[in-house]
Amino acid sequence: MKKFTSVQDVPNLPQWLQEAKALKANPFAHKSLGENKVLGLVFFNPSLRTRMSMQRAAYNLGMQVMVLNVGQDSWQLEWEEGTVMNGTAQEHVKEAVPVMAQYCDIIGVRSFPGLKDREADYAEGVLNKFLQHSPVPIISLESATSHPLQGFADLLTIDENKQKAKPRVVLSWAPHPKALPQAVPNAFVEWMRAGEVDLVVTHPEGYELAPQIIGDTPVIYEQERAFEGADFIYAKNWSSYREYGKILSQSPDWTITEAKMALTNGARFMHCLPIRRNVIATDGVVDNSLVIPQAENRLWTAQLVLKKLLEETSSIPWGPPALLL
Ligand SMILES: NCCC[C@H](NC(=O)CCC(=O)O)C(=O)O
Ligand SMILES: NC(=O)OP(=O)(O)O
Repeated sequence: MKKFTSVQDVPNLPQWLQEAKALKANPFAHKSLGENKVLGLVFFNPSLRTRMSMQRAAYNLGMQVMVLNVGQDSWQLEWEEGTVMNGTAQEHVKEAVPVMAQYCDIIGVRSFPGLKDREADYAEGVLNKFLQHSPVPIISLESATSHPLQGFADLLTIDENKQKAKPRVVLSWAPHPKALPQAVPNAFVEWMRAGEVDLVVTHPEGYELAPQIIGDTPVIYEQERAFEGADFIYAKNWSSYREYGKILSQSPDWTITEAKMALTNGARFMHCLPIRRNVIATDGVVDNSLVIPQAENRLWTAQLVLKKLLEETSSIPWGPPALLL
């Protein structure tokens, strides 16, 4: 494995779930694996969990970490080829990424979509430029269209908390005041489809996810009917894919309440966080949920991803690539 940008980068998902649990039981078992290795974390957008869980995961493996908040701590980047750079961007990605790769053994990058141009966002321009220009492995810390570290942690959380071999998992759209990406629901659907769950998606008309993501997953447009028999309710807001980036509804009718949770099979509530209380879900729902153990699992899944990439690269002697000539 030379990158982690999708569930498709995982060769054996059941084995990875077991290995993540093993790290959770014994976090410092591989303390020397990351010795003299550096993880670079590049953020174009805010983060709490991804930033801190990746850092802690790296420390547990003996790595050092450098964090760069692009646009605050560094220069604005230019992405286009052949641009006359007389505007706001001071540095081209063609220099910036290879330079970072000289200082880092693995690079993580977070870049949200613009939500203006569907084709551009789904072409994953930023993530692909990092992949194209980096000689070291790249980890997606949430890209324009996916959040694989979140999907992995969500699947682990369901695996640990399920009461039956194939639980019924419902992804429910919920209201939000801002237009949000489809990255988290896309990743959730992808990881659930790769795992052993019975997945159903519920949302208002117009919020259909991309056809290549949803595949043959059942969609039920009546939220309360979708909740019947559910073992897990996973709430998330996203903006429209069809009317790209638009907010089509802010109806509080879709807020997850204790009354709606009572329609389920004693379902556990999940959300990736950050969550807007009493908009996405009521206080009573959030207070009796899996959101904290779910966030904890961001650490163990991140640690496994780093471990896999370190094992892949451990045969290469340390040194900035340019000095290895
Ligand atoms: N990394 C997890 C979610 C990140 C992002 N949420 C947000 O931007 C929430 C912002 C707000 O609540 O205003 C999203 O939905 O993709
Ligand atoms: N769930 C998640 O990715 O959280 P952050 O945006 O805080 O990293």
